[in-house]
Amino acid sequence: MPLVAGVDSSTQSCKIVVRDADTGALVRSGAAQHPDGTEVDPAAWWAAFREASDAAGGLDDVAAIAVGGQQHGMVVLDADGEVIRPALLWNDTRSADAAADLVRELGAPSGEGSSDADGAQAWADAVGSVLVASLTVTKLRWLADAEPENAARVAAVALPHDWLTWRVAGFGPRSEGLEPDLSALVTDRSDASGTGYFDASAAGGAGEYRRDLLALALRVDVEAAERIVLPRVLAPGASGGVAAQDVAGSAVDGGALIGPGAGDNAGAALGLGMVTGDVAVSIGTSGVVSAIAAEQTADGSGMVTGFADAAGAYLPLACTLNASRVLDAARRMLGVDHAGLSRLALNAPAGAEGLVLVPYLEGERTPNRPDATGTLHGLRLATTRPEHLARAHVEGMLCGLADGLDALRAQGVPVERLLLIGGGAQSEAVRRIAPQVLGMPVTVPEPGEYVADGAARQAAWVLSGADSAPSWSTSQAQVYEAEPVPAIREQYAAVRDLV
Ligand SMILES: Nc1ncnc2c1ncn2[C@@H]1O[C@H](COP(=O)(O)OP(=O)(O)O)[C@@H](O)[C@H]1O
Ligand SMILES: O=C(CO)[C@@H](O)[C@H](O)COP(=O)(O)O
Repeated sequence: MPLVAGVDSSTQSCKIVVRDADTGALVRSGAAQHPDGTEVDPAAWWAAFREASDAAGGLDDVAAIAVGGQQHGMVVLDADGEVIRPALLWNDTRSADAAADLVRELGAPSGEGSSDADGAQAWADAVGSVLVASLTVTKLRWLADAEPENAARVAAVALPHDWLTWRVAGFGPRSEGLEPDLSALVTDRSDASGTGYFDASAAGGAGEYRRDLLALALRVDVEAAERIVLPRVLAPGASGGVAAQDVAGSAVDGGALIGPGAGDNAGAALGLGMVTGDVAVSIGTSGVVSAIAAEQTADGSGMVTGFADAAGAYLPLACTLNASRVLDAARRMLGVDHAGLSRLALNAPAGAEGLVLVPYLEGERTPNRPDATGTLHGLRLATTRPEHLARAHVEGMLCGLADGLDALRAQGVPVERLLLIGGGAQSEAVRRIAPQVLGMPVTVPEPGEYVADGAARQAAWVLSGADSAPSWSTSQAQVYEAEPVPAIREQYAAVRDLV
Protein backbone atom coordinates (compact mmCIF):
# COMPACT_ATOMS: atom_id res chain seq x y z
CA MET A 1 0.00 0.00 0.00
CA PRO A 2 2.16 2.94 -1.17
CA LEU A 3 1.20 6.29 0.35
CA VAL A 4 1.05 9.63 -1.44
CA ALA A 5 0.72 13.15 -0.06
CA GLY A 6 -1.18 16.12 -1.47
CA VAL A 7 -0.68 19.68 -0.29
CA ASP A 8 -2.89 22.76 -0.58
CA SER A 9 -0.85 25.85 0.21
CA SER A 10 -3.81 28.23 0.05
CA THR A 11 -4.28 31.85 0.99
CA GLN A 12 -5.19 31.23 4.62
CA SER A 13 -3.53 27.92 5.44
CA CYS A 14 -1.53 24.85 4.45
CA LYS A 15 -3.45 21.57 4.36
CA ILE A 16 -1.91 18.15 3.78
CA VAL A 17 -3.61 14.83 3.10
CA VAL A 18 -1.88 11.45 3.04
CA ARG A 19 -3.78 8.89 0.97
CA ASP A 20 -3.43 5.28 -0.14
CA ALA A 21 -2.17 5.52 -3.72
CA ASP A 22 -4.20 2.50 -4.86
CA THR A 23 -7.59 3.19 -3.32
CA GLY A 24 -7.43 6.88 -2.48
CA ALA A 25 -8.45 6.16 1.13
CA LEU A 26 -7.56 8.96 3.52
CA VAL A 27 -4.84 7.83 5.93
CA ARG A 28 -3.80 11.01 7.76
CA SER A 29 -4.09 14.78 7.45
CA GLY A 30 -2.80 17.99 9.00
CA ALA A 31 -3.13 21.76 8.64
CA ALA A 32 -1.45 24.97 9.77
CA GLN A 33 -2.34 28.64 9.39
CA HIS A 34 -0.70 31.20 7.07
CA PRO A 35 -0.25 34.82 8.15
CA ASP A 36 -2.84 37.43 7.10
CA GLY A 37 -2.10 40.04 4.50
CA THR A 38 -1.69 40.29 0.75
CA GLU A 39 2.13 40.43 0.98
CA VAL A 40 3.72 37.38 2.58
CA ASP A 41 7.28 36.11 3.07
CA PRO A 42 7.31 32.65 1.43
CA ALA A 43 9.28 31.41 4.47
CA ALA A 44 5.89 31.45 6.25
CA TRP A 45 4.55 28.90 3.71
CA TRP A 46 7.51 26.63 4.36
CA ALA A 47 7.03 26.94 8.13
CA ALA A 48 3.30 26.14 7.75
CA PHE A 49 4.12 23.19 5.47
CA ARG A 50 6.47 21.79 8.14
CA GLU A 51 3.89 22.33 10.87
CA ALA A 52 1.11 20.75 8.78
CA SER A 53 3.30 17.75 7.91
CA ASP A 54 4.07 17.25 11.62
CA ALA A 55 0.34 17.47 12.33
CA ALA A 56 -0.19 14.83 9.63
CA GLY A 57 2.21 12.49 11.43
CA GLY A 58 5.20 13.25 9.16
CA LEU A 59 5.74 12.52 5.50
CA ASP A 60 8.80 10.25 5.51
CA ASP A 61 6.69 7.25 4.48
CA VAL A 62 5.18 8.80 1.32
CA ALA A 63 6.35 7.55 -2.06
CA ALA A 64 5.21 10.66 -3.94
CA ILE A 65 3.99 14.15 -3.16
CA ALA A 66 2.49 17.05 -5.14
CA VAL A 67 1.75 20.61 -4.13
CA GLY A 68 -1.32 22.63 -5.09
CA GLY A 69 -1.40 26.29 -4.19
CA GLN A 70 -2.97 29.72 -4.38
CA GLN A 71 -2.49 31.01 -7.92
CA HIS A 72 -0.66 34.05 -9.35
CA GLY A 73 1.48 35.11 -6.33
CA MET A 74 4.79 36.70 -7.42
CA VAL A 75 7.84 35.05 -5.84
CA VAL A 76 11.04 36.67 -7.09
CA LEU A 77 14.39 35.02 -6.40
CA ASP A 78 17.95 36.26 -6.83
CA ALA A 79 20.86 34.18 -8.13
CA ASP A 80 21.47 32.78 -4.61
CA GLY A 81 17.90 31.54 -4.35
CA GLU A 82 17.02 34.25 -1.84
CA VAL A 83 13.52 35.69 -1.93
CA ILE A 84 14.09 39.30 -3.02
CA ARG A 85 10.97 40.76 -1.39
CA PRO A 86 7.81 39.33 0.20
CA ALA A 87 5.52 37.66 -2.34
CA LEU A 88 2.64 39.74 -3.65
CA LEU A 89 -0.45 37.53 -3.52
CA TRP A 90 -3.31 37.14 -6.02
CA ASN A 91 -5.51 39.42 -3.88
CA ASP A 92 -3.02 42.29 -3.69
CA THR A 93 -4.40 45.10 -5.84
CA ARG A 94 -1.44 47.49 -5.90
CA SER A 95 -0.64 46.47 -9.49
CA ALA A 96 -4.04 47.63 -10.82
CA ASP A 97 -2.52 50.61 -12.66
CA ALA A 98 0.22 48.36 -14.04
CA ALA A 99 -2.49 46.04 -15.37
CA ALA A 100 -4.26 48.95 -17.09
CA ASP A 101 -0.96 50.16 -18.58
CA LEU A 102 -0.08 46.71 -19.94
CA VAL A 103 -3.55 46.34 -21.45
CA ARG A 104 -3.14 49.67 -23.23
CA GLU A 105 0.40 48.86 -24.37
CA LEU A 106 -0.44 45.49 -25.93
CA GLY A 107 -3.44 47.06 -27.69
CA ALA A 108 -1.32 49.81 -29.19
CA PRO A 109 2.33 48.77 -29.36
CA SER A 110 3.18 52.02 -31.15
CA GLY A 111 1.36 54.07 -28.50
CA GLU A 112 -1.47 55.19 -30.77
CA GLY A 113 -4.63 54.09 -32.51
CA SER A 114 -6.21 51.56 -30.19
CA SER A 115 -8.84 51.35 -27.46
CA ASP A 116 -8.61 49.63 -24.08
CA ALA A 117 -11.02 47.04 -25.49
CA ASP A 118 -8.50 46.20 -28.23
CA GLY A 119 -5.80 45.77 -25.61
CA ALA A 120 -8.04 43.59 -23.47
CA GLN A 121 -8.84 41.32 -26.40
CA ALA A 122 -5.16 41.23 -27.40
CA TRP A 123 -4.25 39.83 -23.95
CA ALA A 124 -7.16 37.39 -24.03
CA ASP A 125 -5.99 36.16 -27.45
CA ALA A 126 -2.36 35.96 -26.35
CA VAL A 127 -2.69 34.23 -22.98
CA GLY A 128 -6.41 33.49 -22.48
CA SER A 129 -7.01 36.24 -19.92
CA VAL A 130 -7.46 40.00 -19.76
CA LEU A 131 -5.04 41.43 -17.22
CA VAL A 132 -6.23 42.46 -13.77
CA ALA A 133 -4.08 43.11 -10.70
CA SER A 134 -4.21 39.44 -9.68
CA LEU A 135 -2.12 38.15 -12.58
CA THR A 136 1.62 37.75 -11.95
CA VAL A 137 2.71 39.72 -15.01
CA THR A 138 1.12 42.90 -13.62
CA LYS A 139 2.99 42.45 -10.33
CA LEU A 140 6.25 42.26 -12.27
CA ARG A 141 5.44 45.56 -14.01
CA TRP A 142 4.68 47.07 -10.59
CA LEU A 143 8.06 45.78 -9.36
CA ALA A 144 9.89 47.28 -12.34
CA ASP A 145 8.28 50.69 -11.71
CA ALA A 146 8.08 50.83 -7.91
CA GLU A 147 11.19 48.88 -6.90
CA PRO A 148 13.64 48.99 -9.84
CA GLU A 149 16.56 47.95 -7.61
CA ASN A 150 14.66 44.75 -6.71
CA ALA A 151 13.60 44.18 -10.32
CA ALA A 152 17.26 44.38 -11.38
CA ARG A 153 18.11 41.47 -9.03
CA VAL A 154 15.47 39.08 -10.38
CA ALA A 155 17.11 35.83 -11.51
CA ALA A 156 13.95 33.68 -11.37
CA VAL A 157 10.20 34.18 -11.05
CA ALA A 158 8.09 31.46 -9.44
CA LEU A 159 4.54 30.97 -8.22
CA PRO A 160 3.75 29.90 -4.64
CA HIS A 161 3.33 26.23 -5.59
CA ASP A 162 6.52 26.25 -7.69
CA TRP A 163 8.55 27.71 -4.82
CA LEU A 164 7.16 25.29 -2.25
CA THR A 165 7.77 22.34 -4.60
CA TRP A 166 11.39 23.53 -4.95
CA ARG A 167 11.76 23.62 -1.16
CA VAL A 168 10.19 20.15 -0.82
CA ALA A 169 12.72 18.92 -3.40
CA GLY A 170 15.48 20.10 -1.05
CA PHE A 171 16.51 23.31 -2.83
CA GLY A 172 16.52 26.72 -1.20
CA PRO A 173 18.45 29.87 -0.38
CA ARG A 174 22.23 29.69 -0.02
CA SER A 175 21.97 31.58 3.27
CA GLU A 176 20.25 28.51 4.75
CA GLY A 177 23.01 26.24 3.52
CA LEU A 178 20.82 24.84 0.72
CA GLU A 179 21.57 24.35 -2.96
CA PRO A 180 20.02 27.37 -4.76
CA ASP A 181 19.69 25.59 -8.11
CA LEU A 182 17.17 27.75 -9.98
CA SER A 183 17.11 25.34 -12.94
CA ALA A 184 15.45 22.82 -10.59
CA LEU A 185 12.30 25.00 -10.34
CA VAL A 186 9.28 23.24 -11.87
CA THR A 187 5.65 24.14 -12.39
CA ASP A 188 2.65 22.85 -14.30
CA ARG A 189 0.51 24.14 -17.14
CA SER A 190 -2.46 25.06 -14.91
CA ASP A 191 -0.58 27.45 -12.66
CA ALA A 192 1.65 28.77 -15.47
CA SER A 193 -1.56 29.70 -17.35
CA GLY A 194 -2.36 32.24 -14.62
CA THR A 195 0.88 34.19 -14.93
CA GLY A 196 -0.04 36.30 -17.97
CA TYR A 197 3.20 35.28 -19.70
CA PHE A 198 2.29 31.70 -20.65
CA ASP A 199 0.06 30.62 -23.53
CA ALA A 200 -1.42 27.28 -22.51
CA SER A 201 -2.83 26.63 -25.99
CA ALA A 202 0.54 26.95 -27.80
CA ALA A 203 2.66 23.99 -28.93
CA GLY A 204 -0.34 21.74 -29.50
CA GLY A 205 -1.70 22.49 -26.03
CA ALA A 206 1.55 21.80 -24.15
CA GLY A 207 1.89 25.52 -23.63
CA GLU A 208 4.74 27.98 -24.08
CA TYR A 209 6.14 30.91 -22.15
CA ARG A 210 5.73 34.30 -23.83
CA ARG A 211 9.10 35.86 -23.04
CA ASP A 212 8.10 38.92 -25.07
CA LEU A 213 5.31 39.63 -22.56
CA LEU A 214 7.66 39.04 -19.63
CA ALA A 215 10.03 41.54 -21.24
CA LEU A 216 7.19 44.04 -21.74
CA ALA A 217 6.26 43.76 -18.05
CA LEU A 218 9.81 44.16 -16.76
CA ARG A 219 10.67 46.90 -19.28
CA VAL A 220 13.66 44.90 -20.54
CA ASP A 221 14.54 43.52 -23.96
CA VAL A 222 13.62 39.94 -24.87
CA GLU A 223 17.27 38.82 -24.51
CA ALA A 224 17.29 39.96 -20.88
CA ALA A 225 13.94 38.29 -20.32
CA GLU A 226 15.38 35.05 -21.76
CA ARG A 227 18.01 35.06 -19.00
CA ILE A 228 15.38 35.03 -16.25
CA VAL A 229 14.69 31.50 -15.06
CA LEU A 230 11.06 30.46 -15.33
CA PRO A 231 10.08 27.10 -13.84
CA ARG A 232 10.19 24.14 -16.22
CA VAL A 233 6.61 23.21 -17.12
CA LEU A 234 6.07 19.50 -16.39
CA ALA A 235 3.43 17.58 -18.32
CA PRO A 236 0.40 16.38 -16.34
CA GLY A 237 1.32 13.24 -14.46
CA ALA A 238 5.07 13.63 -15.08
CA SER A 239 7.65 13.93 -12.34
CA GLY A 240 10.26 15.12 -14.83
CA GLY A 241 12.79 13.21 -12.76
CA VAL A 242 12.13 15.44 -9.77
CA ALA A 243 12.58 13.64 -6.47
CA ALA A 244 13.16 14.70 -2.90
CA GLN A 245 16.75 14.75 -1.67
CA ASP A 246 18.02 13.75 1.73
CA VAL A 247 18.45 17.22 3.09
CA ALA A 248 18.47 18.17 6.76
CA GLY A 249 15.18 19.83 7.61
CA SER A 250 13.32 18.42 4.60
CA ALA A 251 10.01 16.87 5.64
CA VAL A 252 10.09 14.27 2.86
CA ASP A 253 12.50 11.35 2.60
CA GLY A 254 15.07 11.28 -0.19
CA GLY A 255 13.81 9.52 -3.32
CA ALA A 256 10.13 10.36 -2.97
CA LEU A 257 8.80 11.43 -6.37
CA ILE A 258 7.51 14.97 -6.70
CA GLY A 259 4.64 15.80 -9.04
CA PRO A 260 4.23 18.97 -11.06
CA GLY A 261 1.60 20.32 -8.63
CA ALA A 262 -1.14 22.69 -9.77
CA GLY A 263 -2.96 25.94 -9.22
CA ASP A 264 -5.49 25.38 -6.47
CA ASN A 265 -8.56 25.56 -8.70
CA ALA A 266 -7.11 23.01 -11.13
CA GLY A 267 -6.19 20.89 -8.11
CA ALA A 268 -9.79 20.99 -6.89
CA ALA A 269 -11.06 19.93 -10.34
CA LEU A 270 -8.77 16.90 -10.17
CA GLY A 271 -9.73 16.17 -6.57
CA LEU A 272 -13.44 16.33 -7.37
CA GLY A 273 -13.03 14.24 -10.53
CA MET A 274 -14.86 16.95 -12.49
CA VAL A 275 -16.10 16.19 -16.01
CA THR A 276 -17.61 18.40 -18.70
CA GLY A 277 -20.82 19.95 -17.38
CA ASP A 278 -19.58 20.12 -13.78
CA VAL A 279 -18.90 23.58 -12.38
CA ALA A 280 -17.05 24.02 -9.10
CA VAL A 281 -18.32 26.88 -6.96
CA SER A 282 -15.56 27.46 -4.43
CA ILE A 283 -16.09 29.73 -1.43
CA GLY A 284 -12.63 30.23 0.05
CA THR A 285 -10.87 33.57 0.41
CA SER A 286 -11.61 33.83 -3.31
CA GLY A 287 -14.99 33.02 -4.77
CA VAL A 288 -14.47 30.91 -7.87
CA VAL A 289 -16.67 29.32 -10.50
CA SER A 290 -14.67 27.07 -12.80
CA ALA A 291 -15.26 24.28 -15.30
CA ILE A 292 -13.33 21.83 -17.46
CA ALA A 293 -13.31 22.77 -21.16
CA ALA A 294 -11.74 21.27 -24.26
CA GLU A 295 -10.75 24.65 -25.73
CA GLN A 296 -9.13 27.72 -24.24
CA THR A 297 -11.50 30.67 -23.81
CA ALA A 298 -10.50 34.23 -24.76
CA ASP A 299 -13.09 36.47 -23.08
CA GLY A 300 -12.21 40.07 -23.96
CA SER A 301 -14.66 41.34 -21.30
CA GLY A 302 -12.29 39.95 -18.67
CA MET A 303 -15.06 38.25 -16.66
CA VAL A 304 -13.73 34.77 -17.52
CA THR A 305 -10.02 33.98 -17.37
CA GLY A 306 -8.87 31.25 -19.75
CA PHE A 307 -6.68 29.07 -17.56
CA ALA A 308 -5.58 25.46 -18.08
CA ASP A 309 -6.51 22.47 -15.95
CA ALA A 310 -4.12 19.91 -14.43
CA ALA A 311 -4.87 17.09 -16.85
CA GLY A 312 -4.21 18.59 -20.28
CA ALA A 313 -7.49 20.48 -20.90
CA TYR A 314 -8.62 24.00 -19.93
CA LEU A 315 -10.23 25.61 -16.88
CA PRO A 316 -12.25 28.73 -17.72
CA LEU A 317 -12.82 30.48 -14.43
CA ALA A 318 -14.39 33.58 -12.89
CA CYS A 319 -12.85 34.64 -9.59
CA THR A 320 -13.98 37.24 -7.08
CA LEU A 321 -11.84 38.74 -4.33
CA ASN A 322 -14.69 38.61 -1.84
CA ALA A 323 -16.08 35.31 -0.62
CA SER A 324 -15.57 33.57 2.76
CA ARG A 325 -14.12 36.74 4.31
CA VAL A 326 -17.39 38.54 3.58
CA LEU A 327 -19.03 36.03 5.91
CA ASP A 328 -16.16 36.43 8.39
CA ALA A 329 -16.70 40.21 8.34
CA ALA A 330 -20.43 39.76 8.97
CA ARG A 331 -19.66 37.46 11.91
CA ARG A 332 -17.34 40.08 13.39
CA MET A 333 -19.86 42.88 12.97
CA LEU A 334 -22.67 40.82 14.47
CA GLY A 335 -20.55 39.18 17.18
CA VAL A 336 -21.58 35.62 16.25
CA ASP A 337 -19.84 32.40 15.21
CA HIS A 338 -20.31 30.57 11.87
CA ALA A 339 -23.39 28.70 13.07
CA GLY A 340 -24.88 31.90 14.52
CA LEU A 341 -24.43 33.80 11.26
CA SER A 342 -26.03 30.97 9.37
CA ARG A 343 -29.05 30.90 11.74
CA LEU A 344 -29.51 34.65 11.45
CA ALA A 345 -29.34 34.61 7.64
CA LEU A 346 -31.89 31.82 7.43
CA ASN A 347 -34.24 33.76 9.71
CA ALA A 348 -34.60 36.65 7.24
CA PRO A 349 -36.78 36.39 4.15
CA ALA A 350 -35.18 35.84 0.72
CA GLY A 351 -34.01 39.23 -0.54
CA ALA A 352 -33.64 40.55 3.05
CA GLU A 353 -36.59 42.86 2.37
CA GLY A 354 -34.50 44.93 0.00
CA LEU A 355 -31.25 45.14 1.99
CA VAL A 356 -28.44 44.52 -0.52
CA LEU A 357 -24.71 44.21 0.13
CA VAL A 358 -22.35 44.82 -2.77
CA PRO A 359 -19.47 42.96 -1.13
CA TYR A 360 -16.38 44.66 -2.57
CA LEU A 361 -14.64 44.68 0.82
CA GLU A 362 -11.20 44.09 -0.74
CA GLY A 363 -11.87 45.97 -3.96
CA GLU A 364 -12.95 43.57 -6.71
CA ARG A 365 -11.43 41.70 -9.59
CA THR A 366 -14.54 40.30 -11.34
CA PRO A 367 -15.75 42.84 -12.31
CA ASN A 368 -12.46 44.75 -12.33
CA ARG A 369 -12.94 47.35 -9.57
CA PRO A 370 -9.68 47.31 -7.61
CA ASP A 371 -10.48 50.51 -5.69
CA ALA A 372 -14.13 49.81 -4.89
CA THR A 373 -15.40 49.40 -1.35
CA GLY A 374 -18.40 47.48 -0.08
CA THR A 375 -21.77 49.21 0.09
CA LEU A 376 -25.08 48.47 1.79
CA HIS A 377 -28.20 49.58 -0.04
CA GLY A 378 -31.80 49.62 1.12
CA LEU A 379 -31.25 50.43 4.79
CA ARG A 380 -34.58 51.27 6.40
CA LEU A 381 -35.62 50.93 10.02
CA ALA A 382 -37.34 47.73 8.99
CA THR A 383 -34.17 46.21 7.47
CA THR A 384 -31.71 46.86 10.28
CA ARG A 385 -32.15 43.62 12.20
CA PRO A 386 -29.09 41.33 12.50
CA GLU A 387 -31.04 38.80 10.41
CA HIS A 388 -31.23 41.24 7.47
CA LEU A 389 -27.54 42.05 7.68
CA ALA A 390 -26.56 38.39 7.83
CA ARG A 391 -28.79 37.50 4.88
CA ALA A 392 -27.54 40.45 2.80
CA HIS A 393 -23.93 39.32 3.30
CA VAL A 394 -24.66 35.76 2.17
CA GLU A 395 -26.77 36.89 -0.79
CA GLY A 396 -24.34 39.63 -1.92
CA MET A 397 -21.42 37.22 -1.88
CA LEU A 398 -23.41 34.63 -3.86
CA CYS A 399 -24.64 37.25 -6.38
CA GLY A 400 -21.02 37.93 -7.35
CA LEU A 401 -20.61 34.22 -8.06
CA ALA A 402 -23.91 34.10 -9.97
CA ASP A 403 -22.58 36.84 -12.28
CA GLY A 404 -19.47 34.71 -12.80
CA LEU A 405 -21.63 31.70 -13.65
CA ASP A 406 -23.51 33.74 -16.28
CA ALA A 407 -20.16 34.79 -17.72
CA LEU A 408 -19.05 31.14 -17.98
CA ARG A 409 -22.29 30.29 -19.79
CA ALA A 410 -21.72 33.22 -22.16
CA GLN A 411 -18.39 31.59 -23.10
CA GLY A 412 -20.29 28.46 -24.12
CA VAL A 413 -19.38 26.47 -21.01
CA PRO A 414 -22.06 23.87 -20.26
CA VAL A 415 -23.41 24.15 -16.71
CA GLU A 416 -25.14 20.94 -15.64
CA ARG A 417 -24.10 20.43 -12.03
CA LEU A 418 -22.79 22.86 -9.43
CA LEU A 419 -20.31 21.50 -6.84
CA LEU A 420 -20.09 23.72 -3.76
CA ILE A 421 -16.69 23.54 -2.02
CA GLY A 422 -14.26 25.63 0.08
CA GLY A 423 -14.48 26.69 3.73
CA GLY A 424 -17.63 28.78 3.16
CA ALA A 425 -19.49 25.75 1.78
CA GLN A 426 -19.73 24.47 5.36
CA SER A 427 -22.31 27.17 6.08
CA GLU A 428 -25.86 25.83 6.11
CA ALA A 429 -27.11 29.27 5.04
CA VAL A 430 -24.78 29.30 2.04
CA ARG A 431 -25.90 25.80 1.06
CA ARG A 432 -29.60 26.68 1.29
CA ILE A 433 -29.46 30.16 -0.23
CA ALA A 434 -27.09 29.19 -3.08
CA PRO A 435 -29.77 27.41 -5.17
CA GLN A 436 -32.09 30.43 -4.77
CA VAL A 437 -29.41 32.79 -6.09
CA LEU A 438 -27.62 30.54 -8.60
CA GLY A 439 -30.92 29.33 -10.02
CA MET A 440 -30.23 25.59 -9.84
CA PRO A 441 -29.56 22.88 -7.23
CA VAL A 442 -26.13 22.70 -5.65
CA THR A 443 -24.29 19.50 -4.85
CA VAL A 444 -22.21 19.66 -1.68
CA PRO A 445 -19.55 16.94 -1.53
CA GLU A 446 -18.57 15.69 1.91
CA PRO A 447 -16.52 18.41 3.67
CA GLY A 448 -12.91 17.82 2.66
CA GLU A 449 -9.75 19.30 1.24
CA TYR A 450 -10.38 18.92 -2.47
CA VAL A 451 -7.33 20.87 -3.62
CA ALA A 452 -5.02 18.74 -1.47
CA ASP A 453 -6.91 15.66 -2.67
CA GLY A 454 -6.29 16.67 -6.29
CA ALA A 455 -2.60 17.07 -5.53
CA ALA A 456 -2.57 13.64 -3.86
CA ARG A 457 -4.28 12.15 -6.92
CA GLN A 458 -1.63 13.76 -9.10
CA ALA A 459 1.09 12.29 -6.86
CA ALA A 460 -0.48 8.84 -7.30
CA TRP A 461 -0.58 9.45 -11.06
CA VAL A 462 3.13 10.31 -11.10
CA LEU A 463 3.88 7.22 -9.03
CA SER A 464 1.90 4.95 -11.35
CA GLY A 465 3.52 6.27 -14.52
CA ALA A 466 0.13 5.74 -16.22
CA ASP A 467 -1.36 7.90 -18.98
CA SER A 468 -4.12 9.26 -16.78
CA ALA A 469 -4.84 9.91 -13.12
CA PRO A 470 -6.01 6.89 -11.09
CA SER A 471 -9.77 6.61 -10.57
CA TRP A 472 -10.49 6.94 -6.91
CA SER A 473 -14.01 6.54 -5.60
CA THR A 474 -15.79 9.87 -5.13
CA SER A 475 -17.15 11.09 -1.83
CA GLN A 476 -20.80 11.09 -0.74
CA ALA A 477 -22.61 14.27 -1.70
CA GLN A 478 -25.72 16.06 -0.54
CA VAL A 479 -27.93 17.93 -2.99
CA TYR A 480 -29.54 21.20 -1.87
CA GLU A 481 -32.56 22.27 -3.90
CA ALA A 482 -34.68 25.42 -3.64
CA GLU A 483 -36.97 27.44 -5.87
CA PRO A 484 -34.87 30.12 -7.63
CA VAL A 485 -35.61 33.67 -6.41
CA PRO A 486 -34.66 35.94 -9.35
CA ALA A 487 -35.57 39.05 -7.30
CA ILE A 488 -32.37 38.59 -5.26
CA ARG A 489 -30.19 39.05 -8.32
CA GLU A 490 -32.41 41.77 -9.77
CA GLN A 491 -32.10 43.99 -6.69
CA TYR A 492 -28.34 43.29 -6.62
CA ALA A 493 -27.95 44.17 -10.31
CA ALA A 494 -29.80 47.45 -9.72
CA VAL A 495 -27.11 48.68 -7.28
CA ARG A 496 -23.99 46.69 -8.22
CA ASP A 497 -22.53 49.46 -10.34
CA LEU A 498 -23.19 52.29 -7.86
CA VAL A 499 -19.74 51.97 -6.33
N1 LIG B 1 -18.86 26.83 8.87
C1 LIG B 1 -18.37 27.82 8.15
N2 LIG B 1 -19.20 28.75 7.61
C2 LIG B 1 -18.72 29.77 6.85
N3 LIG B 1 -17.40 29.96 6.60
C3 LIG B 1 -16.53 29.08 7.12
C4 LIG B 1 -16.95 27.97 7.90
N4 LIG B 1 -15.84 27.26 8.26
C5 LIG B 1 -14.78 27.92 7.73
N5 LIG B 1 -15.18 29.01 7.05
C6 LIG B 1 -14.34 30.03 6.37
O1 LIG B 1 -13.66 29.41 5.29
C7 LIG B 1 -12.45 30.16 5.03
C8 LIG B 1 -11.30 29.20 4.79
O2 LIG B 1 -11.65 28.40 3.70
P1 LIG B 1 -10.57 27.83 2.69
O3 LIG B 1 -11.32 27.22 1.56
O4 LIG B 1 -9.61 26.99 3.44
O5 LIG B 1 -9.85 29.20 2.23
P2 LIG B 1 -8.52 29.39 1.38
O6 LIG B 1 -8.46 28.23 0.40
O7 LIG B 1 -8.72 30.70 0.67
O8 LIG B 1 -7.37 29.44 2.33
C9 LIG B 1 -12.25 31.11 6.23
O9 LIG B 1 -12.55 32.43 5.81
C10 LIG B 1 -13.24 30.57 7.26
O10 LIG B 1 -13.71 31.57 8.14
O1 LIG C 1 -6.70 33.95 -7.90
C1 LIG C 1 -7.35 32.92 -7.82
C2 LIG C 1 -7.82 32.22 -9.04
O2 LIG C 1 -7.54 32.91 -10.22
C3 LIG C 1 -7.68 32.37 -6.47
O3 LIG C 1 -8.59 31.31 -6.55
C4 LIG C 1 -6.41 31.95 -5.78
O4 LIG C 1 -5.91 30.80 -6.41
C5 LIG C 1 -6.59 31.78 -4.28
O5 LIG C 1 -7.42 30.74 -3.92
P1 LIG C 1 -7.94 30.46 -2.43
O6 LIG C 1 -6.75 30.44 -1.53
O7 LIG C 1 -8.92 31.54 -2.10
O8 LIG C 1 -8.62 29.12 -2.52
